[in-house]
Amino acid sequence: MTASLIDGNALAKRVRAEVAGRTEALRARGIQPHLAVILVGEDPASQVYVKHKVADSEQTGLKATLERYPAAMQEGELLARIRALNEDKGVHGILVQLPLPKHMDTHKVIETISPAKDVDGFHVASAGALMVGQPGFWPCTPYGCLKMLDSIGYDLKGKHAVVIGRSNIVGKPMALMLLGRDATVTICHSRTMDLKAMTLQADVVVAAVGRRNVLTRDMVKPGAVVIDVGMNRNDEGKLCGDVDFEGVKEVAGWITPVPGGVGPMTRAMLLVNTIEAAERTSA
Ligand SMILES: Nc1nc(=O)c2c([nH]1)NC[C@@H]1CN(c3ccc(C(=O)N[C@@H](CCC(=O)O)C(=O)O)cc3)C=[N+]21
Repeated sequence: MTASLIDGNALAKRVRAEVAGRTEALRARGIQPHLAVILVGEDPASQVYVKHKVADSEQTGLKATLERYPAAMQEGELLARIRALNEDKGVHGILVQLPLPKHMDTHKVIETISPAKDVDGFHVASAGALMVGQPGFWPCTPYGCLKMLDSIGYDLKGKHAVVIGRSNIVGKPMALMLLGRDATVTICHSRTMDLKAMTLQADVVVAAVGRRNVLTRDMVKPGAVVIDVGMNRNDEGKLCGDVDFEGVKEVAGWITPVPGGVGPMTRAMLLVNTIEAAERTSA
């Protein structure tokens, strides 16, 4: 058996088209949705990512402004800039690209962003809202994974979902979103005793560890849905996920590729959160 591919690029394109429609409707009412992106320092990967985010935004009619600051910027200056953006009625979403330079307290920076503009969904208030099922902003990566499951019409109710990884931006929120859909959820991590025993029972596996070959074909139940959140480089320097794609695709029912899977969906969900933020200010 060979798994069907869940094409993140194709789905992201559909999501962007939907966002473009909502943007147009807001613009017709005189509101220009606006995302402010802050990049501190010269990390080459971050430079590429933020350029993508700005280009995606402009493609869907959202305004995006990129603010670049030197790595030596003082934390106080950054906090002041965020507070000014919080007050700016013309700005609907604020994204501070991570990682920040080491001399900055990431937690403090994120907590300074107004929860109403926290389109990354990283603020404690956003995490709390997700936990208790209140309106807020969901982190873009797990939100994108959920969209990918929806795109194949997958009904999570009563299914066993195994999340590998317990980070605050992917594993934990992913588990809560799956639970919100009535899945039975197991969270596995580096201290899990017998990962294979867990994944073999899974109807859905989300791999979000940040290490190659965390999930191999012998660990997957035939027909399972496999979502690969990993972003790693292989020995040839090629982008690869956490899943041994070539092996796992022989047993899984559905699988997401890397690249072209969760990555493009993460970017698309940032646009969804931004248009949502703009709509909420005018509801
Ligand atoms: N405040 C903040 N929010 C973030 O969402 C955030 C961040 N900081 N810091 C860095 C990480 C990383 N991240 C990616 C999103 C999409 C792709 C993506 O679209 N990847 C393409 C491939 C890109 C390539 O070829 O390198 C793909 O998987 O097909 C990659 C990486 C968001 N991040």
